[in-house]
Amino acid sequence: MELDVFVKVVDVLTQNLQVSAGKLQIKSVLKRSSQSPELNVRKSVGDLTRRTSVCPAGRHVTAAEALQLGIIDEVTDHNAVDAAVRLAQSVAGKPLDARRISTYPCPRPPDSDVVFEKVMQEVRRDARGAIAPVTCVQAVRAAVALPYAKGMEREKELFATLFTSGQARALQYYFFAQRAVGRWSTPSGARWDTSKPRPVRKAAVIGLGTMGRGITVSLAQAGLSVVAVETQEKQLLAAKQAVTGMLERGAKRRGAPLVLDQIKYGRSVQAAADVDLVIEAVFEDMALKKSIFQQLSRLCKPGTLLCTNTSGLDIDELASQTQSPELVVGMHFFAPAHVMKLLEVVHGPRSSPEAVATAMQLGKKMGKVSVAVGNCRCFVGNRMLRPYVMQAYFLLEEGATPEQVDQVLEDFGFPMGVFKMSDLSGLDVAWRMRKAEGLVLPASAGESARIREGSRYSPLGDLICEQGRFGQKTGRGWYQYDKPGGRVAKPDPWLHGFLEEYQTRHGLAARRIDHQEVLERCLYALINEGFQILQDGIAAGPEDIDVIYVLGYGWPRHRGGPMFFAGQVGLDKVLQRLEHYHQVHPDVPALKPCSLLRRLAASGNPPISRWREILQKPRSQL
Ligand SMILES: CCCCCCCCCCCCC/C=C/C(=O)SCCNC(=O)CCNC(=O)[C@H](O)C(C)(C)COP(=O)(O)OP(=O)(O)OC[C@H]1O[C@@H](n2cnc3c(N)ncnc32)[C@H](O)[C@@H]1OP(=O)(O)O
Repeated sequence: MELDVFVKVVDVLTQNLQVSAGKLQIKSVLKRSSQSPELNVRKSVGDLTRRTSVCPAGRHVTAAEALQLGIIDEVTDHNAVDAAVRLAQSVAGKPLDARRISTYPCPRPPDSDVVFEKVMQEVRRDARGAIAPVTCVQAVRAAVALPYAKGMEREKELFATLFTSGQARALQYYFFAQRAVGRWSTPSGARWDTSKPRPVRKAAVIGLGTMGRGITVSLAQAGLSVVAVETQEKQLLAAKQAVTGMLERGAKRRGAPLVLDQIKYGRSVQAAADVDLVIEAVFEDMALKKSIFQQLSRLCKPGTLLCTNTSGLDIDELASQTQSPELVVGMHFFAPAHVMKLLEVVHGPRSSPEAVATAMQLGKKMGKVSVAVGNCRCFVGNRMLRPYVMQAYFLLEEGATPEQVDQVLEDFGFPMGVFKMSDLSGLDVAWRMRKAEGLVLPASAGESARIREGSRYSPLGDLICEQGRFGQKTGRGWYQYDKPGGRVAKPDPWLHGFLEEYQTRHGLAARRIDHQEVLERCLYALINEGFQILQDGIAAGPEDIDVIYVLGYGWPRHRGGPMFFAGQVGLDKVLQRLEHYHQVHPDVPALKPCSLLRRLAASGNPPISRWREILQKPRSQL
């Protein structure tokens, strides 16, 4: 059992006595508080806000805080069962009524309604459409307002509503999906239970841009010695400052020691000569990455794993630059890299089982959930992002604004809409990719500006980048920010004017686009690509895709992930809407329903647990 989820809650005799192992994080403390929000309030209503912050958010509390909150009776550094037995014996035969939660006084302060309204507003905002946190507050409120028995009745009703909701099914599915991705396998036969990871004690990060900085922080926080390399002096100084800030804030927040000394900074890749593993995180430029892999292959000690944080370039092409292609894998992090919990581990056709296992285990050590994926352009997450982003650009061409599109996606439950998210990750990343693919044409392209190989293309992202607008990092992108590196996105009148001018230039008539169309076109295009990825065998199953989207892009967990969501909407409905949009936009191949979606819809919307089986069946049997 993992230490941070370990808690010994022993209900002895009266269900009131609990003993907790000391110094351990108590996760399942909510066993008690969520089942009985009564407890949260009956001991004291003075700190309603603090108590309700534990229950709706599922916030983990330490043993010490749980003791302070009255959730547990005792904290022990010794054997929790022994301590529980001792505690039980000490009260055996004595009257316990005074200890029963139901007998605790529950004063109702005059301002409790105001407090609850405020808490409810905050919880609603943070819940992003999840119903459980809001219901928790309702239950706590009932506990304060009603006598104990009635409060319990109300809580039961609320619980029953939650229990039978689609959101409960989505959350249960997601819980198991996250565990399932740990049991990875690759088409070449490597498996989680037969592949042995190598120990990694010292790692290097090459390139200290936005991603390299976050990766350095995550490695250091995981206890590794890190060599952080940046060839540009100015960039190195800025990176050092940023990394230090992130580590300081992290240490403060987690109450953990500051690990600045674990990082050595350098300006040459030579500094990586004696490390066990390298993560390259330079610009998205194949030629540059190739030259770095050639250098690393020559200078690193034998057996060093060479990893790349590319957003979507060919892992095998990079592996071919090295003397040991079996030691090359992708370790693809998500922005902000020290925060987002996802790691895509990309196995090339030549990656050894040991290399994959090592990257998977290192991700876990860094506090990430590692998902093994196959090598293709943009892998899984970003490959699905392409049609999603492209639809968003098309919507702008047709008359929507970045704010409108983002609002719809945020109402759906994303922490950031597609434009804010693009500004965060850097618009130049995808621009470089599109340039390398030959998609970026000169401004003089005229009519062909909006067509590539017979299909509709929007150059909007390219035009924005040509203005030097790379998002948060330059202080301008789809939004404006108060300074380069600023984070508060504000609508930008320049951008609105630019969109109008673009529409005029291309003879596009702006129209009113409703909420449903924005949502369906963005999400169904993304989901359709997910089916294609499954069909191509790039992801082993729908769970992998769902975990990638929840942890890498903030897809709302209570909606299970894009593939689960498609099943919940109904595959036939998703198919029918895609057919509709493809009919309206026949020049957009991403809207043409994937054949796997057709097969699944034709087999009667089977539960997601059966998709793998259907995927593996030869078509003739269907
Ligand atoms: C053919 C053409 C097609 C066109 C396009 C093609 C595209 C295809 C390829 C694309 C390639 C692009 C590569 C992209 C890679 C990515 O990584 S995509 C980005 C994925 N990330 C997300 O989607 C993030 C979504 N957002 C969130 O999850 C949250 O908003 C948040 C960022 C985690 C913040 O949440 P919040 O609860 O507000 O957090 P806080 O508690 O306030 O802060 C936690 C830490 O996060 C830092 N932080 C917060 N906001 C930002 C921000 N805007 N930018 C950077 N960092 C942020 C914050 O500072 C905290 O960190 P510390 O300060 O260090 O403690």
